[in-house]
This record gives sequence, C-alpha cells and structure tokens, in this order.
Amino acid sequence: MIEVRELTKRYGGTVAVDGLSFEVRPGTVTGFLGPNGAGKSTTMRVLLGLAAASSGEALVNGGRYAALRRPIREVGALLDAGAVHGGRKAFDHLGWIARSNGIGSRRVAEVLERVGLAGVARKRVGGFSLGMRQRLGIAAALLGDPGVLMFDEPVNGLDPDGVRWIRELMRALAAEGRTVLISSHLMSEMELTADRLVVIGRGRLIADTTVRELAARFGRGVVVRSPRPDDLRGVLTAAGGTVEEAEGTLTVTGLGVADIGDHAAAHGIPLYGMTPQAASLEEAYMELTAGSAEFGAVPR
Ligand SMILES: Nc1ncnc2c1ncn2[C@@H]1O[C@H](COP(=O)(O)OP(=O)(O)OP(=O)(O)O)[C@@H](O)[C@H]1O
Repeated sequence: MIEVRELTKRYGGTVAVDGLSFEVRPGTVTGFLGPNGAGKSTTMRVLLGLAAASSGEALVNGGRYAALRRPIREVGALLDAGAVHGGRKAFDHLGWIARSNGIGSRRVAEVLERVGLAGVARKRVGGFSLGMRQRLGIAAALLGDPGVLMFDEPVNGLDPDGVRWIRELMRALAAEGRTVLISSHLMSEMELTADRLVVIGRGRLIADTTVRELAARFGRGVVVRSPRPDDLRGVLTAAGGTVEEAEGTLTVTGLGVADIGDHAAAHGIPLYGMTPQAASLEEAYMELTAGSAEFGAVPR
C-alpha cells in the first residue's frame, strides 16, 4: 500500500507539497487530482525515491526507496512517457529494463501483449505516437508484476479509445489486488476510473473521498432513462440513492454514474442513457480546488 504522512517537499522557496497525508489501499484505484502545479508529480517522485522529502513520510509497503534502488517487482511507475530513447525498438527497450532486473524476455512479450503493442514490438519507439508511448511506459511499469503502481497523467494526449483502454486496464489492475494511484486533471475521467479521490491544491489536501460521496455532496443528480423506471427506482433507492421521477425519467442523487450503471447491470435493468454527471462533478472539483468550497476528509 501507499502511505503519505504529513509530507512536505520544498524546492528552495517553493513549497511543492505542504503537509500532505493520504493512503492508497490494495485493490483500489485512487485518483490523484489537482490543478497544474498542485504537487501531484512531486508526491509521486518522493514516493518513488526520486526526490527526498523535506519532512514527513512517503512510504510504499511500509518502506522508503533510495534513488535508482526501487525494486520493480514491488512498485511500477509511469512518470514521463515522452522520455524514451527513440532509437530503440519497443521490445529492446523493455528487454533492457527486464535484463537489468533479472526478468526474462518471456515477460517482455507478455506485457507488450497486455498493453496492445505486441504487433509493433520490433518497431522503433521514435515512430510511436504519444498513445503508444503511454502504453509502452505502462508496459515498463508492469514488467516486474508489482503490487503497487503509480501513473502520472496516463490519459494525457490520448484519444477516447485510448482513454477507455486506460480506464479498463486500471480497473483490471485493481481487481487483481494491486494498489493503483493515478494522477489526472480530469474529474470526468476519474469519476469512471477511480474508487477513491484524493484532491490536492497548492500541495495541500482538499478532499479525500469517494466519487459517490462527492456526487452526493455536490452532484445535481444524474438523469437516467430506462424502459423499467419503477424497477430501477427500487434498485437505486435500495442502494442508497435518492430518486425523483418525472414522466418516466429518473433523477438520481447520491450515486455516481458508475454506481448507477453497476446496480442496473446487476439487476438486468437496461438503461437508455444517463445524462453525464461529469459536468456537475467537474464543477464541484473546480469549486474545491478554487478554495471556495469546504470538504472534510471522509473517514475510511
Ligand atoms: N525540480 C523542481 N525544482 C523546483 N520547483 C519544482 C520542481 N519540481 C516541481 N516544482 C514546483 O513544485 C510545484 C508542484 O509541482 P508538481 O509538478 O509536483 O505539480 P503537479 O500537480 O504534478 O502539476 P502538473 O499537473 O502541472 O504536472 C510547482 O510549483 C513546481 O513548479
């Protein structure tokens, strides 16, 4: 697991991270959200041993890493997908990392397959699109089959298919029991990907919560259409949502889009559509990070 306790990181006069505390548990995807310069990358870099804490702790599986001594069987990370030697072929790039960590080439083929790059394994990375580089970076993170994974802005620059692919991969990695921390600017993306949300601004914790809790506190409801509105209403009410009905259209508060989809699917109730709640959560996020809203940390 990942534990950040009262972490502060200063660069000269700049306080990049300011007394930050949060935890990421195994089997969950935690979305790490905050505007540019909020301190997300710095926090990950300290967790990975690439920068030293000024004070406080940033622990992975209870330990601290020294620079370049991070065991890739324990923790994998994608920090800067662009920073790959363009002259190398994808297979050789990963093969080199694998060899220096005593990992066989069979695993290289496996991770290339998992990220959908098996077909271009022998192509030079220099010709890869940003999306392909993100996939390659993720493959490198997965090489050691680690239990803890950190991805810094993995959806940056990806098209909708790429974004969907990342979302499914993150969910699958958490379902395998891994601890996943993923940073993003986009609440709309995290809403569908993350179980928990850690929102920071100016290096400080703003909210440590769930998508559901945030939707319940700030959401203006999700408009849902279904051929079986009465059944759906029963299911969503039992799940803790508040449902209002008007002319066969339900407005649900207290549950996020992903929750509603899951509950409907579990009961075999078809949905015609959900008006994306993302806009209202995005607004909530903007309010939060603008410092104009208060949000207490939610007990686990
Ligand atoms: N190596 C460094 N030297 C000096 N200042 C730094 C360094 N790294 C980060 N900072 C500063 O620390 C603050 C936090 O930056 P950080 O990159 O961690 O934020 P971020 O949330 O990851 O932002 P972004 O979304 O833009 O990547 C910023 O003010 C940044 O300028």
